[in-house]
Amino acid sequence: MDHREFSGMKSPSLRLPAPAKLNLTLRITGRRADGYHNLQTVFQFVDWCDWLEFRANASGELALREPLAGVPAEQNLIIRAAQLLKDYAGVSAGADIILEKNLPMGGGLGGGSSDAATTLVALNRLWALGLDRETLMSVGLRLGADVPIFVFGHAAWAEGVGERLQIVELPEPWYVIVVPPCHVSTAEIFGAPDLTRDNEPITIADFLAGSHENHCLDAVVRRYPVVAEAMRALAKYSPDVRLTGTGACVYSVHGSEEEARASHEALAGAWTAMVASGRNLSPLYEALSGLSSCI
Ligand SMILES: C[C@](O)(CO)[C@H](O)COP(=O)(O)OP(=O)(O)OC[C@H]1O[C@@H](n2ccc(N)nc2=O)[C@H](O)[C@@H]1O
Ligand SMILES: Nc1ncnc2c1ncn2[C@@H]1O[C@H](COP(=O)(O)OP(=O)(O)OP(=O)(O)O)[C@@H](O)[C@H]1O
Repeated sequence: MDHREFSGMKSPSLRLPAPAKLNLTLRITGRRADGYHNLQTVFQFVDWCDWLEFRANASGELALREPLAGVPAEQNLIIRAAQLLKDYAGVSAGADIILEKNLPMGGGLGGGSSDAATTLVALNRLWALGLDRETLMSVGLRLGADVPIFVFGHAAWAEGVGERLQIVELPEPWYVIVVPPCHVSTAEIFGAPDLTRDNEPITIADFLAGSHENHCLDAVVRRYPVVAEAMRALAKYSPDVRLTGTGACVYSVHGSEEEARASHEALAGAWTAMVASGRNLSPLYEALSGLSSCI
């Protein structure tokens, strides 16, 4: 922690990452009465991250610097997460937050959800609330189905709407992630009339044996053909190419950094792409483990 002067008092600041996730498979097994879908998915983190810096203040204000174009601060998941935690725990302090946004929005990488989760974890420390991880996960679920996994912080098999999590230890491959030039709305895909919603459930063992389907894929490429184009481009360099979440990002799986970098170089002229390494432990908790105490 870095101690600086703020509002006349010594206020500690905390700079933490908000990593992207990949869905290594995404199965839709039913639709609930509230319109949400029951899923089976596997989450793994990568070392491609937004970065957030937090400092508590005594004024009670929640302020965000470097706001996102097109997203009013009160709708930003960072401010929404901070406000929710403040209300939940009855906190009088506020926070000044600086966002370094690196992850594409609407990419299926969960960037907004990850920002929200990092905010909950960081402010729980800075405001000295002492809430446990499970409580933060349930607070986070009120912001979105993808928030709990980022608070959970370990690669997991997920069921329910994505909040019932079971740790899995997976290989940590290298990925090439392509960001196609389109934004896919998660609500549009889950609302698509042509989405198959009653797929058979599988087991974790089926996934580990190679079942990697994403049941959103057909609905996504029908609406965004450029996503299929990106997959074809990646398929020239890897036999294993997948869609994350409801897209738009697609990725290829590689056994070595060298292979991933060579594929990236071959693609880079035509596509926006990133090389990233798979992480079972979230970079958020990797960073926190270097600090004095952890939630
Ligand atoms: C596609 C995934 O990214 C896979 O990890 C997530 O399921 C989406 O999580 P998210 O973006 O946090 O989703 P939310 O913000 O909670 O919901 C966005 C919209 O997606 C739909 N939605 C989301 C999750 C889910 N299990 N079933 C749904 O039907 C709902 O229509 C909702 O209005
Ligand atoms: N801090 C934030 N970062 C990104 N998007 C945000 C943020 N706060 C609010 N949003 C809104 O949420 C929308 C979805 O953003 P996000 O980057 O999480 O999409 P995504 O990666 O497709 O998410 P998911 O995989 O969870 O569906 C954005 O288009 C934006 O309007």
